[in-house]
Order: sequence, then structure tokens, then C-alpha cells
Amino acid sequence: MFIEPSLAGGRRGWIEVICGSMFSGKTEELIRRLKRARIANLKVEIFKPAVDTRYDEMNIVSHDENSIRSTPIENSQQILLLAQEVDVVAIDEAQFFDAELPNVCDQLALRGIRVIIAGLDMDFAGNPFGPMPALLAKGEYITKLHAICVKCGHIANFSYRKSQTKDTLLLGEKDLYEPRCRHCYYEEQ
Ligand SMILES: Nc1ncnc2c1ncn2[C@@H]1O[C@H](COP(=O)(O)OP(=O)(O)O)[C@@H](O)[C@H]1O
Ligand SMILES: Cc1cn([C@H]2C[C@H](O)[C@@H](COP(=O)(O)O)O2)c(=O)[nH]c1=O
Ligand SMILES: [Zn+2]
Repeated sequence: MFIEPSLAGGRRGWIEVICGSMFSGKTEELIRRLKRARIANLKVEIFKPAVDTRYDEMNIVSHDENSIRSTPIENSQQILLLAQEVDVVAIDEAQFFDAELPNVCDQLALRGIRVIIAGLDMDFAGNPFGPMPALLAKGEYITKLHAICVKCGHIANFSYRKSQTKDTLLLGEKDLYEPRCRHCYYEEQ
């Protein structure tokens, strides 16, 4: 479990990244950290890409229906304008953002803000997803979570797509994706 380096006192910014496959618990972990920050009376702003309308247009919702209020935005530059006077900035589904997001996070961290990112490290094809590789390179604290492979029960780090659609962006849940381990993922590629 991730233990915060500091919850109160001293404005030192940094970047935390929570990554992994679908169903690995990224959103639950993000919500857990944000609830703790609020308990510590920190001012928190939560963003998600407007394109992510899967469960809800405003809220961030986990597969187990835990949810927290967020602001949907079109591009990463909006975060710099909207995150004024805050202690913590959280961004869910970071893989869908533009290539400027890592620079935006750098600027926030330099302002003294704790930045918490959650996102898919790999797309359905097993390739690094959007700005996630750069965020993983820049982050001080990285948490890689694993789901359970639906085929064999080992740890899963791949998001297997059950449809033939080749577009990178395809919103969905168990209807379209299943978490798989390396062995079971490549068995059917
Ligand atoms: N195959 C699976 N492996 C692990 N968790 C699963 C699986 N299928 C469903 N879940 C549920 O998904 C939850 C995680 O949801 P969530 O935090 O939204 O994940 P993520 O944001 O990484 O997609 C788990 O707590 C569990 O209840
Ligand atoms: C692998 C993959 C996923 N997506 C979509 C499917 C879901 O709507 C989100 C991921 O949500 P989660 O919180 O991580 O479960 O991303 C996609 O568009 N393309 C992909 O390759
Ligand atoms: Zn497996």
C-alpha cells in the first residue's frame, strides 16, 4: 500500500503515478488517496478527460461503483487554469490526454502541488498508452497494480480486447475487455 510521504505541512510538490491494466484497482486507489487528503483538510481538484463518458459524465467511478466528483476537461492546459489555490491535483484516465500532460504535471509540482495520476500503461495492443510513459519517467512515486487474469488466475497486466476494433480509443468494460496475464494475452494474439 502506498504511504504518503507527507500529508500536511510544507508545500513540496511531486508526481505520483498509479498504473496497470483495466480492473487492476487504479480508480479505487486514486479515490482512497483523495479521501485521505481530504481528511487531512487539503484542497483537492480532480480532473478526467471529457471523452471518458463510460460510467458518468462528471464523476470518476470505479468498477465497484465507488465514485468521486470530478471536472471533465478537453485538454491538459485547462488544468493549469483550473487548479488555482489547491494542494492536490488528481487526474484519472490519464492515457487519454494529450502529449502536454507531463509538462503540465511538472509545472503543477513546481508550484508545490501534489499531483496524482491514474491511467492505463498499455493499450489493448500491448503498446505504451498516450502520455503514460513520459509520466512514469517523470514521477517520483510509481505504483503498478495488477488485476486477476480471467483465464488462469495469475496476475494480469494486459487489457485484452474481445472485439476486432483496431481504434485505440474504445470505451468499455467487461463487455469489451478482460484482464489477462502475459501468457494468456499472447495465446490469442
Ligand atoms: N479480473 C479482475 N481482477 C481484479 N479485479 C476485478 C476483476 N474483475 C472485476 N474486478 C473488480 O474491479 C475492481 C477495481 O476497479 P477499478 O478501481 O475501477 O479498476 P481500474 O480503474 O484499474 O480499471 C476490483 O476491486 C474488483 O472488485
Ligand atoms: C485497453 C484500452 C482501454 N480503453 C478504454 C476502456 C475503458 O473505457 C478505459 C479504461 O478504463 P479503466 O478505468 O482502466 O478500467 O479505456 C481504450 O479506449 N483503449 C484501450 O486500448
Ligand atoms: Zn492467465
